[in-house]
Amino acid sequence: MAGTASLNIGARATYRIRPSDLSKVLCHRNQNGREEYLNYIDVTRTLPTPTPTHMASDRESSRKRKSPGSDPIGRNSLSTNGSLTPHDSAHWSREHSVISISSSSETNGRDRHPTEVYNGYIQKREGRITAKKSRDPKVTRVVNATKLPSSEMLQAAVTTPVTSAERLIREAFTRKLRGVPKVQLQNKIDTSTPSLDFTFIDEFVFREGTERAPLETNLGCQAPCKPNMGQNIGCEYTRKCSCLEYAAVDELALAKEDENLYEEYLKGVIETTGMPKKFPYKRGNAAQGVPSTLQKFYLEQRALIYECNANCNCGPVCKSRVVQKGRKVPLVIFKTPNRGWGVYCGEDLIKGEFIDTYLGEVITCQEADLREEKAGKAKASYLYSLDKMEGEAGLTREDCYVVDGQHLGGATRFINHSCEPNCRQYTVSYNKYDLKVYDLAFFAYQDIPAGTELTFDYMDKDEEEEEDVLKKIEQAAQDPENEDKKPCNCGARKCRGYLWV
Ligand SMILES: C[S@@+](CC[C@H](N)C(=O)[O-])C[C@H]1O[C@@H](n2cnc3c(N)ncnc32)[C@H](O)[C@@H]1O
Repeated sequence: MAGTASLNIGARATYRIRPSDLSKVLCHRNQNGREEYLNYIDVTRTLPTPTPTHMASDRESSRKRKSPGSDPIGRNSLSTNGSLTPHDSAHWSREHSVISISSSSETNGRDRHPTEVYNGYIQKREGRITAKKSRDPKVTRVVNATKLPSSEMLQAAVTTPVTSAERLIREAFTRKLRGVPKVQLQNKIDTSTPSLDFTFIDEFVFREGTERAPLETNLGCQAPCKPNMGQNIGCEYTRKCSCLEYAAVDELALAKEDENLYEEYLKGVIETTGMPKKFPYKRGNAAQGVPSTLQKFYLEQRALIYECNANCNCGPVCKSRVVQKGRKVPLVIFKTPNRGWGVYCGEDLIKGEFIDTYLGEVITCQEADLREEKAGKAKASYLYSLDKMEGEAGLTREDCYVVDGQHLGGATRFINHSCEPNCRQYTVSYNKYDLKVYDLAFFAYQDIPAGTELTFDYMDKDEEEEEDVLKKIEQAAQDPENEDKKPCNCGARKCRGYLWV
C-alpha cells in the first residue's frame, strides 16, 4: 500500500501505519537485534501558544535506593532480618530525547489542526532507532536516531490528534498483554498506558557474565525420597531429603528428640545436616481451590526456601514445589492516583499464598552500577540484588548478580512500596549449590481481599513498633540527605515519609 510503512512494534504485532504516525510509535533494535518499543511518556493537551520543537529532559531529582545494609543470612541462620534487598541506589535509564511539540489554533500561514498537542519522546539506544520497512517493496523507510526528529516527524506530530496516539499506545500495550496469562490493564484515572518500552517475559533473561550454576551441580534429592510417598507426597524424611539439607531446622522436633544436640545447635556451631527440617509449605487442596501456603515460620523469619527440582527423586506433586509452578492468581496492573501504576489481585489471597516472582534481565553487579550511573537521578528503581547469599563461600557483593526489571519483566515489576505492606518477598532456591541465581517470590503476608493493591516494603524491613517509626519519621524529615529522596505516598499509619529510607 503506497504511502504507508509497516511498523513492527513487537514480536507479535504489526501495525499498518502512516509515515506521519512515525513520531508516535516507533521501534528500534536492541543490541541483540530484537525489536523493541519506543517509549512514550506523556500526552499533554492544548498549549496556549504554538511553540517550536524543543528538546528537554524529564529527569527527576535523585531517587536512590539505599544500600540494604542488612546482614547476610547464613543458610542455617535463624535471623529475622531479610537480606533480599533492593540493589544499592536507583535507577538507570537509556539515553533519550524528549520531544515536546505543540500547536495551537493559530495557523502560522499554513493550514494546521487546532489546539492539539502531542508531547512524547523518542528514545535512542546505541544511537539507533529504526522504523521497519514495509513489506511493500515500494515503501522503504529507515529512521536514523542521530537525525531524529526529522522535520517530517515534527510536522506529523503537530497535526496528529492526541487521542489517536493514545489509542495506538493503548492497543500496543494490550497486544503485549495478550501473551501474558491472567494479567489485565485497568486505568480509571486517565488515558495513559504503561511504557511501551517494556516487554513481558516469563523467565530470567541472562545477560553477559551471568549464568546459572552448571547443571551437574543440580543434583536433586534421591532415595529415600520417592514419588507419592506418605503424607508429604515425595519428601517424607526431612532429615534425609538433600534438598532440605540447608533448610530451616525444626527446633521443636530437634529439642524433643535430642536435647544435647539441640543445645549444640543453639550455639550455632554445628552442621545441621541430618537434623529435622521444616517444610516450607503447608499443602493446599487443589480440588477444593485451597492453595498451598508458606508455613508461618518461613513467612515470619524469611529463611531461605528450598524447593525440589527436575532431578529430584520425588514426583511433581511433592509439596516442596510451589513457586516453580508459576503464578496461579489473576493480576491487574492499574493506575493509582499518586504512585504511577500498581498491581492488585482479582481474587482473594490468603495469608502465605504465593503470588508471583520478580523477573528481569540478570546482570552483573558491575553492569548494574553502570546502568545506575547512566540513569543519574532519574526514574524508579527496578534493580534487585540477588545478594541473599552474600558472605557464603566467599561470595562478595561484587560477585552477586542483579535483576533489572525495568524493560523486561513481569507484572510484579509494577508493585508499589508501602511502609505497611501486605506482601513480602522471599528467596526460593532450586539448587542449593547455586548461590547466585534463585527466585524472588512474592507471597501474601496477610489475607488480602480481591481488588486491594498489593504492596511490599522496598527496604524489606520487618514490622516496627509505632513509637520507633514515629521517631524515625521525625529524624528522616530533618535529615538533609533525604532532601532529594522521593516522598512516599503509601498512606500507611507508619509511613516513613520517603521511599528507600
Ligand atoms: C518498582 S516501581 C513500581 C511501579 C511504578 N509505580 C510504575 O508505574 O512503573 C517503583 C516506583 O513506583 C513509584 N512508587 C512506588 N511506591 C511508591 C510510594 N509508596 N509512594 C510514591 N511513589 C511510589 C516510585 O516512582 C518508584 O520509583
